[in-house]
Amino acid sequence: MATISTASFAPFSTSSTIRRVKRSSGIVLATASKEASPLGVRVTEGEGSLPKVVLTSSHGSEAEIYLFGGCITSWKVSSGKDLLYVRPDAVFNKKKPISGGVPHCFPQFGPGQIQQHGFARNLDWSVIDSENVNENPAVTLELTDGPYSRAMWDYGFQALFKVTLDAKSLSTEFTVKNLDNKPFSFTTALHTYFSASVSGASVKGLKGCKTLNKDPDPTNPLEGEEHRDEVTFPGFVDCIYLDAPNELQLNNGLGDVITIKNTRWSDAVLWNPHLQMEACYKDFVCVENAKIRSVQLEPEQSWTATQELSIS
Ligand SMILES: O=P(O)(O)OC[C@H]1O[C@@H](O)[C@H](O)[C@@H](O)[C@@H]1O
Repeated sequence: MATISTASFAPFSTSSTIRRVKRSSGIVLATASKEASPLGVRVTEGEGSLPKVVLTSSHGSEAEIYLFGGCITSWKVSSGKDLLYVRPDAVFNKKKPISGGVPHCFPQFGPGQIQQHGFARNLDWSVIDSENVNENPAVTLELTDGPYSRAMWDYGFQALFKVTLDAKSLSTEFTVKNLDNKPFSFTTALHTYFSASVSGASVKGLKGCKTLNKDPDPTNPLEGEEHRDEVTFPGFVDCIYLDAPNELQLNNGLGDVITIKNTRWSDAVLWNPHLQMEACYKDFVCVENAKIRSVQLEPEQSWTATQELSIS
């Protein structure tokens, strides 16, 4: 049976982070559950006592999403293998974004007028909906403006992030709505860290794309074009691919080929810090769906982009 359990979440039960949990049709708000891994959607305590949502499917797959940053930190397929990566230096104390999984970059990708990669990865998101359709659990998180965001980006907005777990896929739908009475624009990305063996990892599908290479100077990217069928990570990599196709394939060098499909994430970014992160660079690559050129929204307008990560 599908459950949303908040039992182990009691210290946070009055927090705004869960006040808007909606009990969808067929979903039961459970009391204490002794099951190690009840199927469906539950909220529990994660690292650093931070609340996290756990999606558990009857197919044996599992995903975890921290409300801090609305950050997916784990996607375990039915074999138990986690295809996402959280860096060993990640902290779970809200003092900095969670370094790993699928952090949000919003409302700014990269350096710019506000903090690096924007504030969405530095704020608590709220659970506003959950469902379990055909035994595929899903949760929708919400972020809205508040004093912290207003201080650097003075707009009223709603961001929704729906995460759905299937037997062999993890899908997201990201929507931004302008709730202000003036237009705004933003850039954004899903900064996905994949577990990898960097020397064996490669990405297919980018040949022919225009590139903005942030190596060697991130403030003055070099324009170019990708000529390789398979892009590898032989050293430091920090490159934007404009108008990337809506399907890429990542060979993670660990025996998995992950298909990365999207709608409306028009651009892609590859990143591996190489010796800048000597302790861990060999164990991950970032393949990011992004919107590098601004999305402009008039009042009441919204923008939605989807991403599906899947294995065969
Ligand atoms: O350390 P952060 O802020 O998470 O950013 C990591 C990297 O994120 C990538 O998306 C950028 O292209 C890089 O330039 C940046 O260094």
